[in-house]
Amino acid sequence: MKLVLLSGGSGKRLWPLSNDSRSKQFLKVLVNPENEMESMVQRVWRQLGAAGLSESAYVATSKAQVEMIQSQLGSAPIIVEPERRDTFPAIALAATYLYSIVGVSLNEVVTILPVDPYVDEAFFNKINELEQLVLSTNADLALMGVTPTYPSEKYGYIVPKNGSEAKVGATDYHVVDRFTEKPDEETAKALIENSALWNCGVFAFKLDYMINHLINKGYPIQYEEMVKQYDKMTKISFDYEIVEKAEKLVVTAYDGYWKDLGTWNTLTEQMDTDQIGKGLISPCSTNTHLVNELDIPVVVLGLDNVVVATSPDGILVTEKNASPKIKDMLKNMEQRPMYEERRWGSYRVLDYKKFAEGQEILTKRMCIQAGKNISYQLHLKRSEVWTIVSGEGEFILDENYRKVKAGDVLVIPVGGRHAIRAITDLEYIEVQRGSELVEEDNIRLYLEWSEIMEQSKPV
Ligand SMILES: O=P(O)(O)OC[C@H]1O[C@](O)(CO)[C@@H](O)[C@@H]1O
Repeated sequence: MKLVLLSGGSGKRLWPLSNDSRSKQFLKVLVNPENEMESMVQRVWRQLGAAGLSESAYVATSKAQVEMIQSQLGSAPIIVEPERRDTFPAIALAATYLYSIVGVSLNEVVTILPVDPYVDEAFFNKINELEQLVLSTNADLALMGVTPTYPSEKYGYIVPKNGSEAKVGATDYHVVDRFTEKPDEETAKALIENSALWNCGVFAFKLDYMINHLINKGYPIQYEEMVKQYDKMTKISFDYEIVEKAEKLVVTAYDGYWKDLGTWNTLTEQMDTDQIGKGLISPCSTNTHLVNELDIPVVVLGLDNVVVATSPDGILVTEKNASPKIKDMLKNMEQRPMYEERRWGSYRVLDYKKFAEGQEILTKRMCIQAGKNISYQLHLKRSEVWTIVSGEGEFILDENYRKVKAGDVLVIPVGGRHAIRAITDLEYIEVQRGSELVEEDNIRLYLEWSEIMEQSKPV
């Protein structure tokens, strides 16, 4: 069996920690068994490893998230969508990748799951059961549904066919009768009485089912061709294009812990601590959480059922039940990301100023991890002055190589070709000066340090 984890959406529901480049699944707000902070993606990857499944897992995502996944999961294999289109195209691309690049047999089962379910280990054991279910029932698709714990109006429900209960080995399953999307509470209650399950986005199928679907629809089945034609794929969800049209669907129930940590109120319920970052919550505050990513302390006094979240992108103070409304509130607010994690480390914007005559100044703290480097690059619209704050590194400017250390000041003119590699963890303050100070003005010439060194000569 192969697993494909879908890593989608940028999502503003956990703003200001999530932004256009940092989706909720990458926020380090959970705690791992070693007592270190971990993100939802890291938690799932760790759990997959423990269940012996990470060897056969691939992460399907858009270009924008690749560096974040590499930085958080290391060498996890990634299938990159040329552009964001929806879950059917993403899964179709993954199927062609498995078929024509990895050489997976058409008889092998592929299981799709979201990259961020908050679940316990039993969830992954259940995923293992899906393989046998597909193979033994000859169903088009086998689904895993979560046994509901309350009549939620937020989720889709999978409704089983009455009297269709059967068993494969130790796995109980039903034939699926239909789906009901986000019912009202009364309908949800009736559905639950009818043994309906929450749809948690876990689907398993034999690879030939998907490949045949692509052939029938006239889509390519070779990965390279699919990449070329990706912009022509219909933007449609896998649920609409495949699941709801499949002839034989079976579902098995997972009755363990499952939670969607998509909003501040659900996320804070899962946090082991009521405070992350600098600050104080007064003892007279109840059910209140503080998540502070800034370097200054935040004091919360006498507030009940509140989340205070701060980051370089902004500050949120919300009553817990109102927190899901944040996405709507931010609809018309445009702002560049002020913090990003990259394959080489992270940066934070410390200050930004635009002068009347159009000149801009942007100051960043750049943190490069030992052994990593930024690309050999140039900028057309800005010059940069870097002050190395800590650590040691290697620096190249217009092919001239030199070692650098804390205290050195480096001046990079507009158009200057430059790169830096950290020998030890390296931090520098970068002052950019020019017009349009955006990440898009990074013209990358080479990425790998070995290639960059081939260009260099010692000063
Ligand atoms: O192209 P890369 O390797 O991601 O490097 C980009 C980084 O390099 C710089 O241009 C120079 O430090 C930063 O402003 C930017 O974040």
